[in-house]
Amino acid sequence: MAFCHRSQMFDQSLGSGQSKRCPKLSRYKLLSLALTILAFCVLTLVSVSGPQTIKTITRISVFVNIEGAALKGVNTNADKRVTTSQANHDLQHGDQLGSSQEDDLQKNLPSVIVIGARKAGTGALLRFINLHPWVVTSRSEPHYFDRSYWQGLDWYRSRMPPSLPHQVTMEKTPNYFVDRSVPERVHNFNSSIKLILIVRNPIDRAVSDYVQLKVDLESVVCMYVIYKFYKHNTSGTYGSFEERALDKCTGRIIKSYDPIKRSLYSRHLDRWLTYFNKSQILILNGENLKVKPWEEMLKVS
Ligand SMILES: Nc1ncnc2c1ncn2[C@@H]1O[C@H](COP(=O)(O)OS(=O)(=O)O)[C@@H](OP(=O)(O)O)[C@H]1O
Repeated sequence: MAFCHRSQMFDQSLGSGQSKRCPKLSRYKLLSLALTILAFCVLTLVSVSGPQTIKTITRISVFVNIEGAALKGVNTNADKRVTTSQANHDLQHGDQLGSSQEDDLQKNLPSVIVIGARKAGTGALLRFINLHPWVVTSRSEPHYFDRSYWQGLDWYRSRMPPSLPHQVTMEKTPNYFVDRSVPERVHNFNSSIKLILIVRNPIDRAVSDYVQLKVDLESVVCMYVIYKFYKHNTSGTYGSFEERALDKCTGRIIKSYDPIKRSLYSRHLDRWLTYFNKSQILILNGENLKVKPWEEMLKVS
């Protein structure tokens, strides 16, 4: 009201004398007109391009919010990357291709594998790599060389996303890094394959691994028996990291405890190096991937 009154006085002071209407109402009208025009434009856009427009808008928002940091500072055409990332994503679904391209689609065995390390940022790494239009990545960890080797290569291929002839297929299974039988199997599969290993501070990695194990064991009801088996401490929980990782009597680190064992990078890497040349294994920095992802991505390219 005070606003209306002051505005009317303002009109009168200008000498208009005509304006008896409250300008606040006019603003409302203007605002509603603007909203109507905006709604009309959006509806027109959607009706012209169909549901794809909504999908695209959503993807761009998701990209900007979640993955945008990855492209910060990269000296390439960021807009193009957004578009190609969407195209790549669509390609994996096979819902964006023309019929001629669909004919070219096929599932290929990977020529690059992210072998680990577990809890070192492998998930983020694969998502960043997947933004590249020439790369397709498996959506889940196939665990072929460690758990499903007996299933054979056709099974492995079936776990891969469809790709076009120029695209590189990649998968990640962090457990490969620590499984003793995997390096030889991978070598038999493809001796010139490219491997990516991402590592982080081994203590941080071990703690992250411990937290994952603890959550898994404590949250899954059917694991109750295993949980009981693992339960050594009197507090009735999985126990603290120190309780799990340090010998109670000697205070020494228990190297056989999985989260510790998986952080003994050199031990596992040595096994890989008996089968592969150093130049075939790209080692990335998980800490840096978090703060300057573009630097690690440039190493991949
Ligand atoms: N962008 C980016 N760069 C580097 N690291 C990141 C990134 N985003 C997430 N994280 C951290 O990665 C940890 C999970 O690692 P993984 O994805 O390898 O886990 S898993 O092995 O697939 O379960 C996990 O570590 P903790 O938080 O210490 O558990 C995540 O925080």
